[in-house]
Amino acid sequence: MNIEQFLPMEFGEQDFVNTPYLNDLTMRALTYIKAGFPVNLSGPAGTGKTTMALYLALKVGRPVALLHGSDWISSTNLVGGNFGYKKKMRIDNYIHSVQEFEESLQYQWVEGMLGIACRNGMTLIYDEFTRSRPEINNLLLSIVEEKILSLPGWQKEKNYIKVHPDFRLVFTSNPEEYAGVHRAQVALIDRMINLEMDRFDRETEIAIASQKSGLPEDEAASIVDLVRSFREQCGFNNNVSVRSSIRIAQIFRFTREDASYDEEFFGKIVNDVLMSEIRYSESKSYLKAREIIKNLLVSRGSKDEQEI
Ligand SMILES: Nc1ncnc2c1ncn2[C@@H]1O[C@H](COP(=O)(O)OP(=O)(O)OP(=O)(O)O)[C@@H](O)[C@H]1O
Repeated sequence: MNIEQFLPMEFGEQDFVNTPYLNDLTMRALTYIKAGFPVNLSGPAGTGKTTMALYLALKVGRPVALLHGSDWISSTNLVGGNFGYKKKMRIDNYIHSVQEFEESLQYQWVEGMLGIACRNGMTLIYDEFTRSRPEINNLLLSIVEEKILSLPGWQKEKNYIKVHPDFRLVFTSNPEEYAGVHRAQVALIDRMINLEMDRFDRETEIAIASQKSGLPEDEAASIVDLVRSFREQCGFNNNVSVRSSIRIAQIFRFTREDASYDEEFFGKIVNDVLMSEIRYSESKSYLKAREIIKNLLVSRGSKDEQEI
């Protein structure tokens, strides 16, 4: 793998909705990154961590490498390893009665993403880094502290790479209680600046739902308000994020050209999308959630009647 294989990032300014809430976060994060500190964007699912990380990398302006945390990631994936080998054989038959063989085996060193990013001063986005095993993430400690990436002992030239001064790290992570998320080691957490991302403010959620669905902001606003009321009224731990607003807005945009579309059908869309996000532990939360949706749709219907 070499730097040419890293496509120029398919993410542009137009993909990022910016509002005062997000602009404030961006300014702080960029300040820390440019000062040379790794930043960790942490928070629940659907709070815009990955999108923010992509935008920060875009603003830094260096080539970008995107790595997704996972249990299967090994130090070989990150640093590199020997994959395959070159075999050379020379047969010397100068004297026909004598055959001399010479065979050499040369391993092929293939550098991993972390090695390439460190050597070329790239911005490495390590998305959901706590889904990788903590012992693998220990590789990052010397990069952040001593600015060197240790190589395996058998790597012939040298046993470390000097980290390029423009190399930058942007992490994202979900809360530890999420399935498949490991507790990050304190030594690494201690070397990064953590920015907590929580649910968006109303203005931002409307702007994102509008941009992702193509609906005008006023129509997106009525959907976002319904989702936000549901999220707040549920009261129990729910996973209803901006994704629910985006989905309902996108489906609404898609179906409203269809003659058979009516308010009742919209209610079913809302119910299907919101109830699929409910991580209920017992049935009473589920029933409570259904009741809340029903009441929200009734009040939405009566509001529409008033507006007519
Ligand atoms: N600033 C933004 N501009 C445009 N779209 C955004 C923005 N922030 C988030 N989104 C959209 O909201 C959705 C969730 O965002 P994102 O995937 O970045 O959240 P996340 O916190 O990384 O979620 P997860 O933890 O589940 O990976 C995506 O569809 C994303 O495109």
